[in-house]
Amino acid sequence: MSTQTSPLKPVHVIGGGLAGSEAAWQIASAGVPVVLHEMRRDEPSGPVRTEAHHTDGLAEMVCSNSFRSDDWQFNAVGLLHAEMRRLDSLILSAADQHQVPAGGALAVDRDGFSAEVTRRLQAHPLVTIQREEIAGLPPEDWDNVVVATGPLTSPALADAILDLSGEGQLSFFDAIAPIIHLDSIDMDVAWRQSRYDKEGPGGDAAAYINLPMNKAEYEAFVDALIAGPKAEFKDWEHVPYFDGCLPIEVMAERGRETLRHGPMKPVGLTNPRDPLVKSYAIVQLRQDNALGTLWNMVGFQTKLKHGAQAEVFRMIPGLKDAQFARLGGLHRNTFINSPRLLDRSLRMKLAPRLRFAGQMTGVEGYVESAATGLLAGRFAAADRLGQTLEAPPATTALGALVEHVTGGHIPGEIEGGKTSFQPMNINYGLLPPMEAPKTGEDGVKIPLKERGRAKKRLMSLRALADLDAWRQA
Ligand SMILES: Cc1cc2nc3c(=O)[nH]c(=O)nc-3n(C[C@H](O)[C@H](O)[C@H](O)COP(=O)(O)OP(=O)(O)OC[C@H]3O[C@@H](n4cnc5c(N)ncnc54)[C@H](O)[C@@H]3O)c2cc1C
Repeated sequence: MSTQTSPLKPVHVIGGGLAGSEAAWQIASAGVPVVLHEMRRDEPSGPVRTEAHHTDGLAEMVCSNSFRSDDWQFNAVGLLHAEMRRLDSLILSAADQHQVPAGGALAVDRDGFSAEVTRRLQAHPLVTIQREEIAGLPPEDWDNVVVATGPLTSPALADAILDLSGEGQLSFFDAIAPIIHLDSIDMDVAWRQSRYDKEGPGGDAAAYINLPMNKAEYEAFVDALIAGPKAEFKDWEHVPYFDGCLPIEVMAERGRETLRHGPMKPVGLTNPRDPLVKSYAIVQLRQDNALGTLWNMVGFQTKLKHGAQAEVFRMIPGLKDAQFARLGGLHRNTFINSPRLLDRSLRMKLAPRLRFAGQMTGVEGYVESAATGLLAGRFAAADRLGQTLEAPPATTALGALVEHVTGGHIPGEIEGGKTSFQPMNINYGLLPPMEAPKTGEDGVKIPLKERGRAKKRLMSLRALADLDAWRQA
């Protein structure tokens, strides 16, 4: 059967990357015809590509060849792999088939992997692949569309979505501050307080976590920031910095006092353990998700290399053992303000015929992009078949991603008028927390330092059980 002979109208998927390929597969697997529109193609005048893609293969991995940890028990991305395998993921199946040795990680032969995804989609009788750019909003008679055009969405489509959404920015030079797991912050050093004890809309006057520094600590920190290795940008990433969104190390280079008068200003805050001594500088962390498990470093957008970030930021009192849910970065990106724009089935509230998937929704990473593609594909197919499909529960990694992009993040504005919503990799901080177990399944006491690991395993077991229940409902 081809899409032309099916009695059902096709769903249109725009973008044949990690998310779009998975979405198309899920739609076709549900018995619904799908047209996949991918702009990368070879023309007589030369190849058409994005700034980062080198081939016309579907699901091309633009940088690393790794889908990260495959450990479902103790690693959130490994858990996401396990959930996706249970839902017949094309991306995971092709990855498993083209795996290369990489310890506990799922790494692949990128060409073999992309060729496999392309072949499987081309061979599916319900899939039609059209090599063309959709250079604006899709035609009105496309009533069920998945937009999965990724961080390098072509400008014509990005502009059209921008107009439709009425949001201030869509494609921009993205400055990202690191995010830290609450349970890795030393609360014997830190304290909760809002500047001048100012109450927020919810009446909370202690909304921030504060980390104090004395003069010597501040001076050493500024030295380390300036000396730390910085990531280089590709040519196409040379975009001017936003005012009020400068990388922290660029601020430090502008003068040794700049940070003390900027994001690290100590005014309006009193350390309850030492109320008579004024801190020389204070780092503030702001709650990042509704569960309160993740906290972002306010004003700490950075282009320090990842290894250097962990080292330098752990110099901050209270962060000696900090675990980062994500590190900071600066790169060109395209994503929508999903918490405001999307409903729980990833549909645009203003234009419900459009669904979003992949990095555009504000998830980050190959696996997370494919995961939202998997869900968007299932939602789109269910719609076409006249069925209702709820998102998986938030206790699953898949559900937690939907929760993060459509509601879990605490909305707020950061300096420069940008929304504080930032792309996020999957991590256990996005799932509702559980108590760390004190004894194992065998009844034996678990040593204190191993309880965090045991908790992750419990959360993974809960996730897979809840996913199975959702699948069978
Ligand atoms: C430079 C760079 C490096 C990255 N490196 C990594 C990494 O190492 N590991 C990792 O996990 N994540 C990485 N990411 C982040 C992200 O995971 C990947 O970009 C991932 O591919 C996103 O999946 P996606 O499906 O949303 O977008 P993509 O995989 O980029 O797919 C989008 C597709 O849409 C097509 N398209 C765009 N506009 C149109 C249009 N108007 N009409 C038709 N087709 C269109 C594109 O050609 C592309 O094929 C990187 C991102 C960038 C920008």
